Amino acid sequence: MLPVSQAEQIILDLVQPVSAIESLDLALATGRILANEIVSRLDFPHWDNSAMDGYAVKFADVRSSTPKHPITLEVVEEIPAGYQPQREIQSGEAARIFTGAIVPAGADTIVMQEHTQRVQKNFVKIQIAPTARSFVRQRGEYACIGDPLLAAGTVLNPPEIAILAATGCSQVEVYRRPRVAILSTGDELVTPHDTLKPGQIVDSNQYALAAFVTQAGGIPICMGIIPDDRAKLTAAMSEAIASADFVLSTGGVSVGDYDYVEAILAELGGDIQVRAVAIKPGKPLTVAKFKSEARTVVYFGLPGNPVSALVSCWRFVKLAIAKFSGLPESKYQPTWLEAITTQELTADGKRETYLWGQLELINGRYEFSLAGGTQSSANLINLAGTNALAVVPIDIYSIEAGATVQILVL
Ligand SMILES: Nc1nc2c(c(=O)[nH]1)N[C@H]1C(S)=C(S)[C@@H](COP(=O)(O)OP(=O)(O)OC[C@H]3O[C@@H](n4cnc5c(N)ncnc54)[C@H](O)[C@@H]3O)O[C@H]1N2
Ligand code: MOO
Ligand SMILES: [Mg+2]
Repeated sequence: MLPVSQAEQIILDLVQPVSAIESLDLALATGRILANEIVSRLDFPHWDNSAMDGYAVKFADVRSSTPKHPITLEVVEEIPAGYQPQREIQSGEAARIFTGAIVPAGADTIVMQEHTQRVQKNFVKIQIAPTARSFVRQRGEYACIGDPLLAAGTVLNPPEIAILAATGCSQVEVYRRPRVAILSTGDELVTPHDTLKPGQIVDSNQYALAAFVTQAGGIPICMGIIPDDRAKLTAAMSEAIASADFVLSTGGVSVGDYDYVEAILAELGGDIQVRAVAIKPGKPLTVAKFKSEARTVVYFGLPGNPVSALVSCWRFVKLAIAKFSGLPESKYQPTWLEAITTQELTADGKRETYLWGQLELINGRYEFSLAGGTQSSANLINLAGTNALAVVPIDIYSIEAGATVQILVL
């Protein structure tokens, strides 16, 4: 059995980042990964503009204003947002201005409306002296033409989408997403639409893995249930390998008489790199590489137990998908943190043990609470609400309540 860290390294080494790019409408690009660096096409802000509703003035005119001795200026123009000022402000003059509007030539300072009093129709009293250049958002203050804004490999979340829109990128080049074939192996499996006959169970893995792949940024290709029939399984595995970047199959990787996956992978020419990992749950993980001139496919033969399959996805497949997708190394590495465990955590000491539960930030410190009920790899019911896995290292049998534990954040 390979140590978990070694299996992780082998898996990451099998994956090459994708180079294929697709061009997308910006409105459809949320969550996608930028393929090229974006540099600013404009100065931000694009004009000197006002940060307040008020008056544009020359600072020198109003520097001595006080409530007792306000300075009175003539209002010579009104400048709403989106309007090109027509006049240059002269000494003794002001322009009425609104937030976002261009600061007129000649003015260098904005006085907020609350510090003024309008008198007659065309005059304003400045009652409190502003500081020089106050409330002027200067052209190029945030970014200038040619400044790098977003690096290749950036995930496009709302802030990045806003930046792309602001700089006029209505089409954006992103890496194509990995295609991930999912197949469930087992004679006992039926779909959720079927009524269970004796011995049958619902193929929950197909749904769980499709949800996982979507969340990880891949495109799930659900290939359904394949019976424990060697010829049928060979055909399905071979079709999956031909049509995807990754294949996730569940079941058939242990030592049972109907566990055919490893043998078929070898028969199909796969280079089997992982056969078993010292992880609980998830020990019989089988990973193979299929490499042709055109492409590389990484095949994950995941254990059939529902929790084992998901833990293998969270611990290994997630990183592989993230690396393929074009994320930089700092972003595809797992997120670890330390937390206080609220209950005792136990393990058999033989394998690195991943216990599922909930991570919460309570009074400024992270606390991990074990899911209620049995920590059994068949018990998918108590997985609900899981957002973290606590790790008990090999040779450790117990971590007492109140102690610090290493947490994998999901
Ligand atoms: N003699 C041994 N037996 C087992 C060992 C071992 O070391 N020696 N390892 C156990 C461990 S650990 C695991 S994990 C499982 C892995 O089993 P397989 O990957 O071969 O999977 P199956 O035998 O096909 O099924 C196991 C279990 O999972 C259920 N299952 C399968 N597919 C699905 C699905 N799509 N949706 C929901 N549930 C599924 C299946 O009914 C079985 O109960 O092997 C142990 N055995
Ligand atoms: O590795 Mo198995 O996944 O312990 O149940
Ligand atoms: Mg089996």
